Amino acid sequence: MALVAGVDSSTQSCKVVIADADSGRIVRSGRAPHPDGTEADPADWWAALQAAIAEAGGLDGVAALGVAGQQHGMVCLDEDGRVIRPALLWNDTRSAGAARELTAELGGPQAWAKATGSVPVASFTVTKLRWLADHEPDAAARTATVCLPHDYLTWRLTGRLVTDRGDASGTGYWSPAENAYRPDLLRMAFGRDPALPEVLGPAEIAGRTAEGVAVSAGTGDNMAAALGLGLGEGDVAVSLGTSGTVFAVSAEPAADATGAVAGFADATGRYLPLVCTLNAARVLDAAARMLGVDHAELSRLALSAPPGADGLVLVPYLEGERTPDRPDATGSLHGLRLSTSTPAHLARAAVEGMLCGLADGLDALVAQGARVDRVLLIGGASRSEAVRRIAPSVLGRPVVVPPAGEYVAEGAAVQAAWALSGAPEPPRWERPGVAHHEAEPVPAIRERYAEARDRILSRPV
Ligand SMILES: Nc1ncnc2c1ncn2[C@@H]1O[C@H](COP(=O)(O)OP(=O)(O)O)[C@@H](O)[C@H]1O
Ligand SMILES: O=C(CO)[C@@H](O)[C@H](O)COP(=O)(O)O
Repeated sequence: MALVAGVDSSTQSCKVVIADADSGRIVRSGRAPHPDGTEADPADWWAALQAAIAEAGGLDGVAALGVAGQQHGMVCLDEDGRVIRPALLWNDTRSAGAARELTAELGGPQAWAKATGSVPVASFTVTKLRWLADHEPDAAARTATVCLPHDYLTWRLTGRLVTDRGDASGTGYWSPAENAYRPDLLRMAFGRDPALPEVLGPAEIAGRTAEGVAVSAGTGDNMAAALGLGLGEGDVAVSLGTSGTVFAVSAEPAADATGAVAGFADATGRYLPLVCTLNAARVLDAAARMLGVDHAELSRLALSAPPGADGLVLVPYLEGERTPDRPDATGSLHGLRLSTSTPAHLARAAVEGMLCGLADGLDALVAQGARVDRVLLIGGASRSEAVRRIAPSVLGRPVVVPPAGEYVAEGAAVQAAWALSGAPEPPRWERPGVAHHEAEPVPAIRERYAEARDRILSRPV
């Protein structure tokens, strides 16, 4: 039995699954936490990867491995391959001003959407490089190479610096439509031409570990989730991890000049239009902390309050927000009365507020032409019973919850199995036990949320 390993080096932790390459059956797994923060020392990702592999019982018998990682993070290496400063992560908003400058310099959002498929916000690597050039010119001058979190780990494993279309498409200096880097945009932002990872094809092998394990190209975590879910035409994934993401696979590249939908590439040679919020699972972590309860009790409380929480609305911009682009926003509670000042109302408002942000994302994806036959709910917060039961009423559609699993890591394992097989298409691993959740849509929830949200958005930036 050939085994493959998949790695999810995401914001909060590193997860490893080891699966049978033919059936996809998970035979063992491990995980290790990442330090908190919006900057990270890449050495900590490497240490967490080693710890997660050890917890998974090591790589004995593993023929191939793939690494998926949090998108966009800026990893700067000097000419000897040493990390110059902690990586700035996708959820670090200090480059919001740089994003606005760069948008104007190229001629506005339309010009960026045409050039790269996306309008850059603070998450995009290109804006972080501009920030570095402006604020840490010495570090910028020493930067010989720029890469992304998953590229860094693949490089540590194989000694070869490569990336893939999916992760490259989140940099802001690679064009999904042209399938090529845009060195002109990198130079415009950074004033220099650092070396970049070679972009491999979807099923190419990057190299081998010292122990001889083949390593696939890897990809961004959302692209890997699409692979792990086997996302097809008409499927939309809603992922509730540290970020909230809504995405679909598409045959055509997207170019949304409103900036709501990022026109990424996927990990199969197609495209992955995606909406990302900064506030998802951690909104529930924060609500649970404020109420002094665990997630199970938060879920029970949320389900004990009525839909709409009697008018209590949480606009959950606890980390600022990316979609809509309000990096300096804060969270706010609206409709607080004596009668709604209860743990149950707050718990319900937290779940509904988080889901409303994603429902707005789903609308944006539909406005760009996405077909929605099925909504698949994944990510840490999809483990919450309240989230699963309330989601259909907020999203206005039934939702499908795949069996609990690590779909990003599984997607990376699918990529590894694909690279190993040399087949024209990735393997499709069946995952029995899908749960279907339905509920009457409650439009009032989104209407009240929209009122509160628009009050925040109407304030001058
Ligand atoms: N039962 C649960 N209810 C709500 N949130 C949960 C539950 N279990 C885990 N989480 C949250 O999910 C998040 C981790 O999700 P995950 O998808 O692994 O994130 P990431 O990939 O961004 O690191 C954490 O914030 C965690 O507290
Ligand atoms: O920035 C994005 C997508 O554009 C995020 O989705 C990151 O890729 C981080 O993902 P998680 O750690 O939340 O899975």
